[in-house]
Parts: sequence; structure tokens; C-alpha cells
Amino acid sequence: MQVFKFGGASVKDAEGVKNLAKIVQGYPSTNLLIVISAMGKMTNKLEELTWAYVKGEEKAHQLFEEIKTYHFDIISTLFTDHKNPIYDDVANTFVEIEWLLEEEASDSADYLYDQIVSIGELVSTKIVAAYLNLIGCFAIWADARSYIKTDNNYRDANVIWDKTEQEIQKHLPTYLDRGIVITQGFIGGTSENFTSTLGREGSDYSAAIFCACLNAESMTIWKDVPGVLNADPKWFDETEKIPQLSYHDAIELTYYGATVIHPKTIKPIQNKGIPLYVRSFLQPEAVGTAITGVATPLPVPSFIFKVNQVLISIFPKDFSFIIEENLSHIFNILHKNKVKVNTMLNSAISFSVSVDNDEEKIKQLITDLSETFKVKYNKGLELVTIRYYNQQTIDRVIVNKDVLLEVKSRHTCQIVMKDKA
Ligand SMILES: Nc1ncnc2c1ncn2[C@@H]1O[C@H](COP(=O)(O)OP(=O)(O)O)[C@@H](O)[C@H]1O
Ligand SMILES: N[C@@H](CC(=O)OP(=O)(O)O)C(=O)O
Repeated sequence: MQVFKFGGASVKDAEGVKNLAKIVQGYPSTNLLIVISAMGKMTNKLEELTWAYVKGEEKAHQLFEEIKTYHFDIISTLFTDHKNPIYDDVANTFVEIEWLLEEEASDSADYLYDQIVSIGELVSTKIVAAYLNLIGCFAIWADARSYIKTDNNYRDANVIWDKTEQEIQKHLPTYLDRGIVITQGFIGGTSENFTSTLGREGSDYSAAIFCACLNAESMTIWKDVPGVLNADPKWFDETEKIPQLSYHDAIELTYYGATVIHPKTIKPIQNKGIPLYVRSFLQPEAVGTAITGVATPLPVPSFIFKVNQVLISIFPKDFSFIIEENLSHIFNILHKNKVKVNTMLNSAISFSVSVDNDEEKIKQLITDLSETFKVKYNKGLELVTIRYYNQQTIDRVIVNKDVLLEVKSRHTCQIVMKDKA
């Protein structure tokens, strides 16, 4: 059996749903599980709705209406017969959130976030499954919350692998024998049957979980790019497609921030030796990128850009040496504040880290660090990571830039820089 994953960009409108259906019709009508994300940018909009609701802001109702209208516009384009059960099915799904929004927000914000934001995936999968059935492709809608079992670390839930494998293997093979199974990315269910989410952009990871638990032959993620490129085309004018990539290089690229694949995706499928194909939903006949266990050196250097970086330099207050004890204390503070280090460098008397500038988190982090250390920071920076670098590639990225930090290993070079004044 195979697993496909379609993200928000592929189902952002009625045309997208039709295109997905056309792609799917080119494959066998059984033994195919399709993981789908929320439509377009609906997760961002549902996040906005959650925060408005939590803060008791009036605009929550307006946002909720916009979310409903967006989905019903797509539904009315796809289903001209207004008696189609999809109208009631989606309306009922929204009613559950309506009830919640009518009450005062007394539960924890992270819990409420998961109950509200998950609606995006529930509704998108209902629409796609109903559309496939309408055009004669037998599709079974499966609720991922019954299969992907997690702890209750809301917004960043951890998968309970043994329970997940058990539930998936117990029920899904029977459905897969009968037709195409449509399920949600990004969401899971706790042991108390509350909805959890796996972290933003987590649908690729969901697909990998289903893939590993079903011992799939392959996984294909359908994107708006021709495959994995040597840089994000949103940043680079000239990019090259990487036809073959090893699991190892894919992990490295996604770890450093190549957002084309969620970083947690590779490990589960690598463990089972399942190939991952990244292909374009805009050119479905093209081959894309194959990610496998074969160690193929990257044909060209790859570039990963991260903007909005803060470079934080930490010094012992007495200007003594940076020693293991200080480092351990610094990492504890980073961990407590849930701040991910994008790159780091230590010298005798200082330790520097580049991190994403999440205003609230960074403010707290600096306050906590300042209790023990002298802290200096510099905002508005860029971090570029070059995998398989050479001097020419470094020279190319630092044109008109001031370099604040450079870290090199054998294959990877990371540079924190800012525009020249
Ligand atoms: N190395 C890369 N190769 C291809 N695309 C990349 C790369 N790095 C970042 N991207 C970006 O990833 C995007 C696709 O991922 P994403 O928008 O998350 O898709 P989806 O919503 O379908 O999961 C592309 O539009 C591209 O801008
Ligand atoms: N909808 C979720 C999960 C996801 O992975 O979406 P996408 O496949 O569109 O990146 C999010 O936006 O975070």
C-alpha cells in the first residue's frame, strides 16, 4: 500500500480539490491512504480565532464566520446538489466549535487551541472524501484521532507509538482493502479522547507515522515545488532540483530549516526503509525527488535561509571562563523557555546562540539568562546554512553583508549576518 500527503496549498480552493482527485484517479482505488492538511491558510486563521477567543475579543465571531464562509464557498462550487450530505456534515462539525466559543474560555489555552485549530483538517478531509465519492472514487473518511494516539502535551503532542501502531494495524487494513482512506494530518487523540496536535506543519509527520505503522511501500508528498530543491525558490532565483537524496541528507536539510519537509518526517520512514517521494501537484507526471537509504552525495551545495534571527551572546558576570557548568545552566534555561538553538559558538569567555525571534519567548529568555550572566543581543539578523559548501558559495551569500558569526563543520557552514550599514 501507498501513503500520499497533500498540504494546504494543494487544496486551497475548489480547483485544488479537483486537481487532487485527478491525481488520485491515476492510482489504484484501494490500498491508498491519503493524509490531508487544512485548506489553504486556514490553520493560521483558526489560530487567530483561538487567540481572539482566549482573550475574549469580539472579533472571534467575525473570524469564525469568515472560516465558515471560506469552506462553504468551496463546497458550493464542488457540490451543485445542495442536498449532498456534505453540507450538513460540515455544518455539524462547525456547530461543535460554535458551542465551545459560546462558553467562557476557562480551559488552558493550549488545550483550547487543539480543540479549535483541528477543525481545519477535519473539515478539509470531509470535503475531499465527499468529492471523491461524488466522482465515483470510493473513499472512506477515517478520524486520525482514533489512530494517532498521543500524550496530552497540547500543541506539541508526543506520539505514543505502541498504541498508535496497534490502533492503525487493527482497523485500517480492512478499510484499505475496500477503498481509498482519507485522513487528517497534524491531529491526534489523547487517551481521554481529547484532540491534540503534533506541532505546526505536522501533516508530513502524520503521513510518516501512518506509513511506518502500515509498513507502506512508499510515501509521496505532493507539493507546489518540483521536488526538494537546493534552496527555497521563495528566496533564490536560480534553484536546482535534487533528484536523489539520502535519508541522512534529508534529515540534515530539514533540521537546519528546509521547510519543504517537516523535520520529524524522515526518521519513522528511515527506520522502516520506506522511500519518500516529493512530487509536484502542479506537474503530477514529473518524477520529483526520491529520498531513500542510498548514500548519494548532493550534486550541488544547498542553501537554507532563516530570517528574523537574534544572536544572543552570554558572558559570565565576572568574565571568568565559559565552563561546562555554565553551559549546562544556559541549556537548562533554553530548554525551560522552549527555545531552539539554530546555531551556536563558544569562546573562552562567551557563548553565542542564534535563535528565532519569537518576541515573548526571547524577552523571558533574556530575563532568565540575565539573572546569572551578562547578556548582549543583536536582532534582525539572517542565518544561512550551506550544506556541502565551498568558498565560492560562502562569498556568494555574504555580498553586502556584515558577518557576525561563522561556524563550519566538514560539510556544513552556518553564517549569521546582517545587511551592511
Ligand atoms: N529546499 C527546498 N526545496 C523545495 N521547496 C522548499 C525548500 N525549502 C523551502 N521550500 C518551500 O517549501 C514549500 C512547500 O512546503 P509547504 O508550503 O509547507 O507545503 P505544504 O503546505 O504542501 O505542506 C515550497 O513552496 C517552498 O517555498
Ligand atoms: N495545517 C497544519 C498542518 C500542516 O502540516 O499543514 P501543511 O501541510 O499545509 O503545511 C499547519 O498549517 O500547520
